[in-house]
Amino acid sequence: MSVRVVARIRPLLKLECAKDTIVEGSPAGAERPGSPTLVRIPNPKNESESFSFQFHGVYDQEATQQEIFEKEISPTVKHLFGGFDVTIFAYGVTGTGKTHTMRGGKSLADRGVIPRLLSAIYRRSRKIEKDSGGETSVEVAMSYYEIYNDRVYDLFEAPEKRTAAGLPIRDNGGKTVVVGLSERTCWTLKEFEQLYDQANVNRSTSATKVRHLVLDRLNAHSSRSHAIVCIKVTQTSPTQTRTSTVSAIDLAGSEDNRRTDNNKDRLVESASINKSLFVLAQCVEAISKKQSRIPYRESKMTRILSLGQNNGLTVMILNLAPVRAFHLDTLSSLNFANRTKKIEVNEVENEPVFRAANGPGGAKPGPAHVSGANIQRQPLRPLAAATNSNALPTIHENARKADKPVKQFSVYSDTRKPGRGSTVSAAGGAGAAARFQPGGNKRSLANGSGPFARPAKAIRPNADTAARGIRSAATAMAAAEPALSKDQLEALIERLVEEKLASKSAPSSSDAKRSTADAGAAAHQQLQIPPDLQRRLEALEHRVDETEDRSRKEGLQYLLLARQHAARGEDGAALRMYGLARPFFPGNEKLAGKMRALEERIGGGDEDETLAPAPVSRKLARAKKTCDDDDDQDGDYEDAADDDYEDDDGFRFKHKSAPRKRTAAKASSKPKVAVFRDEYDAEDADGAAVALLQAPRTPRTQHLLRVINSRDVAAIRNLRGVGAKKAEAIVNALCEAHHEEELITDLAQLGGLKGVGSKTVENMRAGILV
Ligand SMILES: Nc1ncnc2c1ncn2[C@@H]1O[C@H](COP(=O)(O)OP(=O)(O)OP(=O)(O)O)[C@@H](O)[C@H]1O
Repeated sequence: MSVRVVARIRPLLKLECAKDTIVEGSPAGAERPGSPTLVRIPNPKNESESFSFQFHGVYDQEATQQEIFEKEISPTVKHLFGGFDVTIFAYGVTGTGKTHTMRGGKSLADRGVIPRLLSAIYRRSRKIEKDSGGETSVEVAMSYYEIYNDRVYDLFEAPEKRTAAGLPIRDNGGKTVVVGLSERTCWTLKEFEQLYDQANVNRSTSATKVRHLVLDRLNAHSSRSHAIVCIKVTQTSPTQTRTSTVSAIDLAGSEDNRRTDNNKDRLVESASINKSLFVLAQCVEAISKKQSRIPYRESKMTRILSLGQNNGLTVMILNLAPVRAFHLDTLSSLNFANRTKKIEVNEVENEPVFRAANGPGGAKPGPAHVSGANIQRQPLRPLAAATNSNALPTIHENARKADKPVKQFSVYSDTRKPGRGSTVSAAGGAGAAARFQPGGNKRSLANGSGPFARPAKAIRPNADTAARGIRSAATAMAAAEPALSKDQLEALIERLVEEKLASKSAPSSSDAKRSTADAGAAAHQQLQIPPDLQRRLEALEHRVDETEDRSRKEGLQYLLLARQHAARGEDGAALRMYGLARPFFPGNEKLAGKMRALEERIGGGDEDETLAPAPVSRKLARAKKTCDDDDDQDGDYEDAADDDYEDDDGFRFKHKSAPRKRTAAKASSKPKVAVFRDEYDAEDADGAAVALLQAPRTPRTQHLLRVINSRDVAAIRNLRGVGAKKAEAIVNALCEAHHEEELITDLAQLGGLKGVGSKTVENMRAGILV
């Protein structure tokens, strides 16, 4: 089965002119039954000539949200409930309508793919429950995260609660999973919508002036991250449990920085977005050229996306702008999509887990896990190289009709032509490309080992992994990967860590680069995690990321999370993570002692102690000393469960219960941005607004200005007295009044912004926790 690629051309926006329209779509429809679905665009070098690209479906400017959903997404719901994973992603240049397609607007007609998909899932769930007379139940659980600057953040977490390094990802039996990601069960559509809306506020968006887009129009909601919604559907009957997942991905759009007014922050984000999209294009190219190495691992987005493609149905929605201003970008997107549609995916049904037989005639016994270590990564393969031997029903009726190859200009598209007799033609293979094999005829996993299959790695027994640390994992990696010596590998790891650190400490980043993610980093710095510990945490995460030994990696990831939680004073969560790590380090006394200490502390409920300033600083000093003492043992995680744990307890910071100690006036249900000490408290109490606006820049003021200058709606929204609308208004006012390079330098300037005023400034500033 191939990736199904459909193109959607968005309507003209207010400031765009009809005469500038250059992209035309020929959708399928009653008036053109069986005709190819094409997108036409002129050759930029010779406009009398045009290029045509054929896709599995084309939707022109008139297409509605409902039409796209019904034709492209609705058919996948049946397969989701049949046990197949589904991936839907929107791809396109910034401003072409990806978010509109995936999320859409608030009105019923405007709702995008994601809310409609959930609506269909709930409808089908109710039907299954009803038809089975209540014997089968369906549970829908949601997780939602973003990849921002190549770091993964849980969108159910407010930006200021994020750790700077984000969440680690790992491979688990052929699936990429995000470690520590929260999952929420949603019993109704309404529950889902509430969670989804809340989480979207946490997504990294920003106002970006995109010159070429619509004549200096302000795009206040440009997505600066790839957002991934995962919906897990679990069907439980008396005899079996079946789980499958649909992932809906709104990719950030690529943009040409020469044509935007991006400032330094935006350039960093943009570089990260462009890099991940570039890696994605490289992966697609490598697959289509049958290269043995597909660079999935070079970006987190491709690691995550590759898995979706590998294991079920994949639908790509290519979003296009119709106007000339996007000419080259559109061609580039069309070429990318043209290659993507030739990728074949080995679909694998998630097999049910059977319950034990209850007696004669009971259910088939024995587990049939598909998510365990018995699954190998299923490689993507070029479609032309595949033999689609099982001619089975298609999932898309319109695609089945389009089986006649059409002539296609190839200047910008792949030159490789499928051989005669090949199952699917590159240009006209929509029908065969969309063929889908239900469970009984699926390819076996073992057969999935095409030319790009990776050798399966045996998981070592836990006892074997207990005494090994990251350094030995690196050695193992070096041995497994003859191209890299151990030293080279070490050097590579060090370099990556150094680069990360350097980029964090660069002066240019300290002031201006405080966007959503960095608000979390700022909060941590304010929590005074010693730089050495921070460095070790990050180095550990990198090493965990690099190491290939799944078993050890999993244990280390739990350790890492435990240490991050412990560093934030979240003892309960730290204990849970240590508990999860324990099976990977059996018999380790230090780890057991660590857990006992945490249990005692939690059981004792000694909140006062965690708040007491003296022990905190004493512990910090001790921890700092320990860090200094054994700094160069950093990489020696062989004794992960022996030596390095020694320090963990040393880091106790303000406990979550700290707000209880604050006065009622200061207590607020809203999350606080950061913790500061500041000599201007008295002014807050007086409410002396004018004095405040003239006050010199205190750390608190500096922080406020940093948040404002980030122009990050999500971060600004977390300031006291600022709701979503006000945050947007502030960003709009900033963008209207100031060029992107210009920063707000004092409170008076901030108070002078349209719709802000001294009271708002005072309120926002007072809300920064002291
Ligand atoms: N099909 C459509 N119908 C009406 N308006 C649309 C459509 N597609 C996009 N738009 C409008 O175009 C603008 C840009 O769309 P959107 O923000 O979805 O683009 P995007 O590709 O997600 O951009 P970015 O990558 O910067 O986030 C929005 O104002 C949106 O409402």
